[in-house]
Amino acid sequence: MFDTEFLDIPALRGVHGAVRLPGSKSISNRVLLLAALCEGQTTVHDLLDSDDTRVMLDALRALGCGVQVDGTRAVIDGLGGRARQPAADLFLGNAGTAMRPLTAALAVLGGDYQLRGIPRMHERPIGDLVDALQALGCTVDYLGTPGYPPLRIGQPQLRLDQPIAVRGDVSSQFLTALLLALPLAAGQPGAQDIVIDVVGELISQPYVEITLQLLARFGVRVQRQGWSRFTIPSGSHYQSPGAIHVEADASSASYFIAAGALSERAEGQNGLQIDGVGEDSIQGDIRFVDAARLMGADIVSGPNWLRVRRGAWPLKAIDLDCNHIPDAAMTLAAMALYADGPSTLRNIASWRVKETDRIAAMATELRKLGATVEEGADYIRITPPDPVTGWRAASLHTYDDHRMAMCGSLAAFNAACLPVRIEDPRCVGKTYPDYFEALFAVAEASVPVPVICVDGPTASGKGTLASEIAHRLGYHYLDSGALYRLTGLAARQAGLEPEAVNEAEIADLARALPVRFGPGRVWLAGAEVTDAIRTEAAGMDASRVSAFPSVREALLKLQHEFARLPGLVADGRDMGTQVFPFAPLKVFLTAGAAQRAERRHKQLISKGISANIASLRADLQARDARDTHRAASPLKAAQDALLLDNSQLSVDESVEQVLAWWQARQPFQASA
Ligand SMILES: Nc1ncnc2c1ncn2[C@@H]1O[C@H](COP(=O)(O)OP(=O)(O)O)[C@@H](O)[C@H]1O
Ligand SMILES: Nc1ccn([C@H]2C[C@H](O)[C@@H](COP(=O)(O)OP(=O)(O)O)O2)c(=O)n1
Repeated sequence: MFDTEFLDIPALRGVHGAVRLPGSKSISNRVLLLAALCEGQTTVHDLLDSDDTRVMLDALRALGCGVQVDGTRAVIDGLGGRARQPAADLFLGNAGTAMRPLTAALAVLGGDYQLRGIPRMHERPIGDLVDALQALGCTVDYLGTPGYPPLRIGQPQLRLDQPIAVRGDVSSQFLTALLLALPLAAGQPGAQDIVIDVVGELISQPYVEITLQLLARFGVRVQRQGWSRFTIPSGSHYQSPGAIHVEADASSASYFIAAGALSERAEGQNGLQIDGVGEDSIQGDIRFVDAARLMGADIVSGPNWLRVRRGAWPLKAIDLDCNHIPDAAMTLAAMALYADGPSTLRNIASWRVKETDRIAAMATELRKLGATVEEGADYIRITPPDPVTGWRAASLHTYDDHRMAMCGSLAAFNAACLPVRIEDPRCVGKTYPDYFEALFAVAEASVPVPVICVDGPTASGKGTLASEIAHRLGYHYLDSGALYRLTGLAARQAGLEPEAVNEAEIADLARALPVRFGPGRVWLAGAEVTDAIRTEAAGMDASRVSAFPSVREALLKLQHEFARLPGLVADGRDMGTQVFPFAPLKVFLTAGAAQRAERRHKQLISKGISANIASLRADLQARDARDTHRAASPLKAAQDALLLDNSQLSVDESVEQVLAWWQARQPFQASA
């Protein structure tokens, strides 16, 4: 997951290959609650691992439920219709799929519970659900603003003989919450059938359909008359199905369906394969497939998979009632940027009460990209920018809304080849923590992947600076010196002195270096050598093998392979001069020999390696001399490099300076 302040996505040409989607949020949280309420143990497979599911799992633990999670598999010991903890204070983040059903379930069970969330959660209405619960005898009080969380729940005196009325035109989650909670009462001795009447037109019906299907899996068969009356038969009670699989998230699929439809068609490529969900999904958002087809996407489907590629181009503008796909419809708004005229998405009032006011947010951000946008209480109309001259490089605000971030990434497919900046990319953690990683794994850039080069002499702080810049930008990091150190070590292990007579054999070793990198660690032929390559002797060997032209040539391809989306920071001696000559930013880092010897001394001592400053200084000057005067790619500043002497600068000051240089070269307009 990217937890950077922002993530810059270079312009993308297309996506190809295959992507496997994470589990559905809506199904995951419903299944978790049902598994907690039922009798018996349930093993949940392919569970989504995200902020919203973590919040639900924590709440279930707080209620005394046995919960064991191992990656995407969870084993839940059901409470058998009783709360084991009669009192609890539950923090539910911004997860509507936890707040609403837990409120209803706990209100029906009774106890002393407080339910809270982040500030935005306290702005998301819950009054219609609370009204319905109070009317049937539950004790639910507002702890802050009436109509909104936080809430306090007490003991109920249930009256279930009259039909229960609940509004269906603000959020279908209120009805879902009652449908999940009331079977707990239907099983009590003497209970009658429980009837729920929906007041107003029910929005987002497909989500209610998911609820009904999952209730059936847990042994409760609700009868429905149209979408206005639901009856829970007396005697209903929850029974674990034993094991249950969560489908991949159809809403998450929408971003990849869109990306497939936006991809340039290339010879020999057969579009993007999306695994985990197919057109026969029980999730309502799968109907996004139809909407994407209307816009021109070429989509085929099989059991649990979809395959997408560009069909009509430009995409066809649409005028669509999106009530049935409220979440995925946001993706249509992003696709509308590539249409042949204005597109109108209607009946989307629910967008206004989601993670943010999504109509307002979408209008503001799409305008930044160059679109003309009209918004109404329940619709949005998007006129795309001119495909070549109308686009602007924008820094997109994401409002702590995962879908704003994922939709924003689709702006990178613009034909103007402009990058897009996604602010606070971490917000995708709500439903799809690895979204950007998944996108980058299948995406191809339409411009060279950006590279920042940091070259300079030993102990000038290149590694420290380059890895921190990489961390701050979410870029990959190449420590090219490590490759020479690894080559030197591989040569020693093969019994080869780093001498000119062995150059050809050492170059062969370098060409097929069996190396693997992990965060802060490195392996050679399966053995960890993280510390072994850091000794001064290994540095000296590296310096010697690095003077051989055929070794340098052999390592070139490996170094180029590090330039992957979304970008790279590379440190070494010849990053700017030889390896990445077209890099948009090159920094030549220096510091006085005294400072460098002192820094290296401290660094070695802190690792428990004994060292002597005077000999370190002599060594590093000898290494400088060799690296600078060798014939092959000597250490020198590229002509277009910016010089940074950090003798008197702290690490932070150096980092801020380089980031400022980088930012000054970006085309993004300041965020509103
Ligand atoms: N600007 C700086 N000020 C003070 N110490 C620094 C600075 N930059 C790096 N260092 C320290 O110097 C040591 C050597 O830095 P390193 O990044 O390993 O250098 P290089 O990769 O150039 O050999 C590290 O312990 C690091 O913390
Ligand atoms: N791009 C590079 C990187 C390192 N080298 C050589 C020269 C250096 O003395 C050795 C070791 O590099 P490394 O960056 O690990 O060395 P320091 O950490 O700066 O001491 O490799 C090179 O020739 N070209």
